Amino acid sequence: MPEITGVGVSPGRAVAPLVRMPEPVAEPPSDAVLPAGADVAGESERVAAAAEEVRQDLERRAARAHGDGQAVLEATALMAADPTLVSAAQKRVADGTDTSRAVWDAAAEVTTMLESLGGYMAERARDVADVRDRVVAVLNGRPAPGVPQRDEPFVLAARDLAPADTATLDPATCVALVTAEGGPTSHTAILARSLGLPAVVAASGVLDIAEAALVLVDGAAGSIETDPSPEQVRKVEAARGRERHFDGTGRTADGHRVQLLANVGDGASAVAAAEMGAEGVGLFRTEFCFLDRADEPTVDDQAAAYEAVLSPFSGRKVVVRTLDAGADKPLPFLTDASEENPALGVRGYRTTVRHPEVLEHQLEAIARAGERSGADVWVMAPMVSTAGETEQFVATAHRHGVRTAGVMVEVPAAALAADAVMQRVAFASIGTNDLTQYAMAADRLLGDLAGLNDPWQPAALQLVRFTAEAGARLDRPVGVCGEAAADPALSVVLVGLGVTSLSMTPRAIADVAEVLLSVSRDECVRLAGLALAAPDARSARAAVRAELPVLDDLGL
Ligand SMILES: C=C(OP(=O)(O)O)C(=O)O
Ligand SMILES: [Mg+2]
Repeated sequence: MPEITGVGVSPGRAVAPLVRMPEPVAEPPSDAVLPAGADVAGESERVAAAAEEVRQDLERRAARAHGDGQAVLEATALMAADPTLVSAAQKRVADGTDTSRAVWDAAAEVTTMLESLGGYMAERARDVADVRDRVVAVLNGRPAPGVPQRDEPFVLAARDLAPADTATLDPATCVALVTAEGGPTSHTAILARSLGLPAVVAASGVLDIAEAALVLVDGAAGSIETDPSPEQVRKVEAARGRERHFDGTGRTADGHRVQLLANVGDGASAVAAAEMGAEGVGLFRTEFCFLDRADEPTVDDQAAAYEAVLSPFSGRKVVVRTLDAGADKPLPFLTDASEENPALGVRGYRTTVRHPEVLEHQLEAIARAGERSGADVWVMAPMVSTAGETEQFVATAHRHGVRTAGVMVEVPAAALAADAVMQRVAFASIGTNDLTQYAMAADRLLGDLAGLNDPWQPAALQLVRFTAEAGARLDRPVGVCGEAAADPALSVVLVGLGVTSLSMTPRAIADVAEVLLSVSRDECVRLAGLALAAPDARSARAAVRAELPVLDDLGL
C-alpha cells in the first residue's frame, strides 16, 4: 500500500475518499481584451448570470453552515447580490475588456471605494475579493475556490489552507486534512487541532493522489496511505467510535496532578471550553479579540471582551496573555508591517518600548474584568527575553492590582536564564511553538522546515526541562501552552520533564487525559529521558510512541 509521509500535526486516524481543494483563481492578464467580433451584449449578460450563480451557491452553503462559517458565507452572498460589482464589470466589457479581466478590475474599483469609506465597509473588501474569484471561476467553467462541500465524509487535500478557508470547513463531513505545504503551527495545523481532525502537513506527494482515492490518514505518524486494507479500515472505524471521557482532574496513573487547561481566543471559545470540562484557561490569546482593529480598542471594549472569557470560568484559573502583536499576528496600532524579520522584530512584550500606554490600558481592562467575573486571573507577557523585562512586566502588572503575574518562556534566552526569570514571577508558561521556532532557527509557518520545527526536537525539549527544573527549585508552576501540549504522546514527555500543567485546544483534553492516566509519573520521567537522548524529532517521537500502547487502543 503506497504511503506518503509528511509531518503529523494533529493526532488521530481517519479513512475516507480524498477530495482536492481547487487551485486559487489566477489573475487574468492585465491587457486581456475581448476577441474581435465577440458578442459584447452576451458577455455582459454572462457576468450578471455568473454573479447570480455565485449568490445562489453561497446562500445554499450558508443555509447548511453554522456559527462563524454561516456568518462569513451570508456576508459574502450579500456582496455577490450587490449590483455595483456587476455593473462596473459590464461597463468594462462594453469598452472591450476581456470578461474575466473586467470582473477583476471592477473588484479593484469596488475595493478602493469601500476602503475609502473606512470602518465596517473597509472590512468588506475581503468579501469582494472572494466574490471576484468565484465569479471568475464560474466564467471559466472551473470549480468554485474554497473548501469543497460534500454530503459524504472526505479527506481534504490542499496546498495549504488560508484562515478564510477554515471558517467554512464542516467537521461533520471533512474527517481529516492533508496539505503539501504548511508547518506544525500553520493555520491548517491549528484549525485541525481545534476541530479535533487528524492532520498531516508538508506532505508534498498529496497533490498527486487521484481525486476520490480511498486514503487512511494517520495524524500522529504523519502518513497518508492509499488503498488501505479492509482490516485497517475496520480498526480505524472501531477506534473512532469510542467515547472519550474527562472527569475534570488531570493526573497520572499514580495520582500526580497535571492541570489540563484550554487555549481560547474569545468568549465563544471560552464557553465551549468550559462545556468540554477544561479545568481552566491556560492561554487566552487576547490579540485574537482585536485582529481586525485599525485602532487601539478602548479600555471599556477590552474589559467587555475579557469578561466574556473570564465569566465562564468564575472561581477557576484563567491565564490572560497580554497582546502578542507582530509576526504572524500583526495589529496595525502596535506593529510595523515593514519589518524585514518580523519574527525577530518588535513583537509581544517588545512593543511596550514604544507603546507603554497600550499595556497599561490592557492591564487596567484585565483587572476590571477580573473583578467583575470572579475568575482567578493570572496574567503573563509574551516574547519576554530577559530577567530585566520580566521584572519590569511583573512590577507593571502589580501596579494594576494583578496579583499573579508571570511570563511566557518562548525565547530560548528566557529558558536559558530560567533561574533568574523564575525568581521574579509567580509562574511561567512555555510557548513551544515559538520556543521551537527560535531554538531551531526554523520559521514556524514554513512547510519546508517542518521537520526541524517540531516540538519533539530534543534541543527544544532540553529548554523545556531547563525551565521546568528552575520552576521546581523555586516552587513556581511551569505550564506548557504551545501546540505540543495537545499531542498525547508528547504530553507524557512534558510531564516527565517537570511541567505542571498543559493547556491546549479543548478537544484534545480528553485524549491527553486518558493517555496520562495510563502512565505513572516515573514512567513519564523515563520516557522523557528517551526523547532527550534521541538524535532528532522523528526518532524521539518513535521511541516514545513505541512505549505507549494505549495510543493504538485509542486510535491516536
Ligand atoms: C503558545 C504560543 O504562542 P503563540 O502560538 O500564540 O505564538 C507559543 O508560541 O507556543
Ligand atoms: Mg508564541
